[in-house]
Amino acid sequence: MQVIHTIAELRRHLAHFDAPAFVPTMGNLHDGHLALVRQAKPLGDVTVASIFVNRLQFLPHEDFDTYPRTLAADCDKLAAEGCDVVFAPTEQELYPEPQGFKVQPPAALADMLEGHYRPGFFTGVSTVVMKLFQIVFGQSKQGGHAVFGKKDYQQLMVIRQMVRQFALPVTIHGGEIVRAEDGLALSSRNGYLSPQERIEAAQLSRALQALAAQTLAAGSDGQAAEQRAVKALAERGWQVDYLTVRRREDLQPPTAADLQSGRLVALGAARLGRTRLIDNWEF
Ligand SMILES: Nc1ncnc2c1ncn2[C@@H]1O[C@H](COP(=O)(O)OP(=O)(O)OP(=O)(O)O)[C@@H](O)[C@H]1O
Ligand SMILES: CC(C)(CO)[C@@H](O)C(=O)[O-]
Ligand code: BAL
Repeated sequence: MQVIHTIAELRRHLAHFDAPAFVPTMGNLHDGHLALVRQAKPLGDVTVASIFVNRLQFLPHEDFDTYPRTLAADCDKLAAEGCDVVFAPTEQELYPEPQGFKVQPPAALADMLEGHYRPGFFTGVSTVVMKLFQIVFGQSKQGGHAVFGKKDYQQLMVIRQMVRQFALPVTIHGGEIVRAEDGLALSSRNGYLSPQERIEAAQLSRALQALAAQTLAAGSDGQAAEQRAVKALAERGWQVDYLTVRRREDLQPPTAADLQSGRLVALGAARLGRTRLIDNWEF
């Protein structure tokens, strides 16, 4: 496995391949990331993972400075999965000058849910992903494939729409959420939880499953079910940003007809102590 830190070297290396399969990450890798790498491997003729903590997608009060950076351990895990190339640029390499040009996703998709609570988040994500795609796929003859986890459900939708609207030569694949035995979605930020919080953290996925079940129950009032779900988590000590049921296709609130036809997703974000967790449940 090659570990590459510069754009020029990555481009030289990838010039020998036709169709990269790419998994972008912020590092501190767990089994959720490794499942994406396993999914990517058969899609292309070279498997590339990137590790870059992208300052552009963090608000000033968020955890950019303390985000875990564990490059050596990450490379061991990627090598064991048979990843071919790790691209781990420095900030100076990826942003040698202030990134004045940015990719602005449509407000209708990016200003709600995560974008409401993390303003600018999807602009930061779209900008870095566009840049990484230029670097990874820029010299490939056939374009390629990229895999994103469904845990970041709205992010996956934003990236799919970006690729469609800019006609990027990349096929986007969604990876299923990998969970711990108690249902907690694996996440780098789970490492911030105290032992007691780690036990409580499984309640987020349970709340989403309960919300899904109540939404489907005959005669249910969706808004009342959401309010009950928020209240129940708040009473356990969580600070809830949102727990809500949306249509999978556009993340808009479902109509009565949508409730009949299905294809819904319950999405949630909530803070336990200083740790903000997100999760979702398709139903
Ligand atoms: N449990 C999981 N199952 C499947 N994919 C995941 C999981 N956790 C993260 N991913 C995906 O891995 C990719 C890289 O995500 P990232 O490096 O931010 O990891 P993370 O664990 O989500 O970190 P954070 O805790 O900072 O949100 C994203 O596409 C993300 O959706
Ligand atoms: C896609 C991504 C690597 C962009 O920084 C990040 O948002 C993530 O890890 O999900
Ligand atoms: N997992 C998405 C990246 C972030 O939360 O910043």
